[in-house]
Amino acid sequence: MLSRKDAIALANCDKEELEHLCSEAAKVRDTYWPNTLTYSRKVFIPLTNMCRDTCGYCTFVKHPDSGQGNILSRDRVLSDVLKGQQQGCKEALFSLGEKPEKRYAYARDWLATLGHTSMVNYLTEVCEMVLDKSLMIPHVNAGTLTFEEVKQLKPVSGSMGMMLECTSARLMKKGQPHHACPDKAPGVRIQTLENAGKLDVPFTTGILIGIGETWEERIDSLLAINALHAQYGHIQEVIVQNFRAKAGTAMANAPEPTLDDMRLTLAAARLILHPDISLQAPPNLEQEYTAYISAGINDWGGISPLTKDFINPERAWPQIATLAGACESAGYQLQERLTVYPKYLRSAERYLATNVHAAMPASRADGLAVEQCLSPNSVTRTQGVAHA
Ligand SMILES: O=c1nc2n(C[C@H](O)[C@H](O)[C@H](O)CO)c3cc(O)ccc3cc-2c(=O)[nH]1
Ligand SMILES: C[C@H]1O[C@@H](n2cnc3c(N)ncnc32)[C@H](O)[C@@H]1O
Ligand code: MET
Ligand code: SF4
Repeated sequence: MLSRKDAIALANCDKEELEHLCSEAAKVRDTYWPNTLTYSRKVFIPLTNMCRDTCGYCTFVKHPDSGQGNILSRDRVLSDVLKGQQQGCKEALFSLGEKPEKRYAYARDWLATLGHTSMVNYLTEVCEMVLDKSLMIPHVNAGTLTFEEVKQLKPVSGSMGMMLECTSARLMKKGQPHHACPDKAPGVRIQTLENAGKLDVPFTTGILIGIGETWEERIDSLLAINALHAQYGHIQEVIVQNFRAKAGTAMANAPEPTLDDMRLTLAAARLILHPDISLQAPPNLEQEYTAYISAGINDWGGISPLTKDFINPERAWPQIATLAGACESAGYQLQERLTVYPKYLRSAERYLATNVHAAMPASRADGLAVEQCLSPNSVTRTQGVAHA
């Protein structure tokens, strides 16, 4: 474990200290997450690209006036989900803009044609449809959620997530990326993590690095996540995501984090977070797989054979076979996992609604083997790789 003081002192560490820290982090990973690196085979469903926020790094969001704002129909969602299912996907990742109806009449009118007054209610309905009409399990990444909203979504999803991004309120000031983004206020994000904790929802969160935060603010964000996990035990994974500059955004010319910065942050995260929290880094925002593995990650997150990463559309997913090769060269097997981690499946009565648990591929034994889902550390199967 790394104390706050020691973690903050790493800000100016040299190459030798970086390598030492990475090897310490890799040791923790090898103790708690040995032999395998995992990924979730998914379909990405951008249910709406309209959002009441305008983060300075985001190209996903579209203003109604641009003529590109949309809400996906039920038919479109079901057709993508069924296509993904045919290709062996198990996760339907709903990632969407936040509460556009609170800002745009255009979004309210569109929702009204679908019979809804809020995006979260429409989301709830389509998640239920996915559970009813497919074998896929919804993972909800809809930004901030109230206690009631988390409660409403739990019976229709396996897991939920929301990137904490950063606990720095400074990033809300004028000229900063979260200026005028009510859903990026640190207090509301923390409250969402807390709501999910109280309701026993297996939860994915993480930090976005390189958006103007200081090293100390980054460490404090990781400590905040760890404190919530210590209290509720619901944080299944933490994503360390590197900011990528995109043309047409306020941060188009901002510097991107270097590979060493990413490795230092990953290693620090591995040594700060409780070891039972999975550490994830996306494989499409950087191709230095071995460098990430050496810094202590055990998971690559979602990879889709069907849909692009709509948040980083210019960044193609790696071929699963290529990623598997890189993992094998480093001494690990690439392994498919479900959106819900084994620890939470083992306590399904607490963490999953009964109908969702019944729908899990493991309980039907038609997807991943039951033993595999229940015992991540003793896995030998490579179905995900063979599929590729
Ligand atoms: O394709 C993506 N998947 C993202 N995912 C999904 C992730 O790749 C996997 O679906 C999870 O690992 C499932 O456990 C997120 C999930 C969250 O709950 C919160 C944030 C993210 C961020 C991304 C993202 O930027 N791109
Ligand atoms: C789903 C998550 O995607 C991340 N996200 C949004 N825009 C970018 C970008 N330009 N680069 C990297 N990650 C980004 C945010 O962390 C959001 O919460
Ligand atoms: C498309 S970004 C992901 C979901 C949400 N809008 C957030 O920023 O957390
Ligand atoms: S990152 Fe999420 S909250 Fe921010 S503008 Fe994009 S869609 Fe909206």
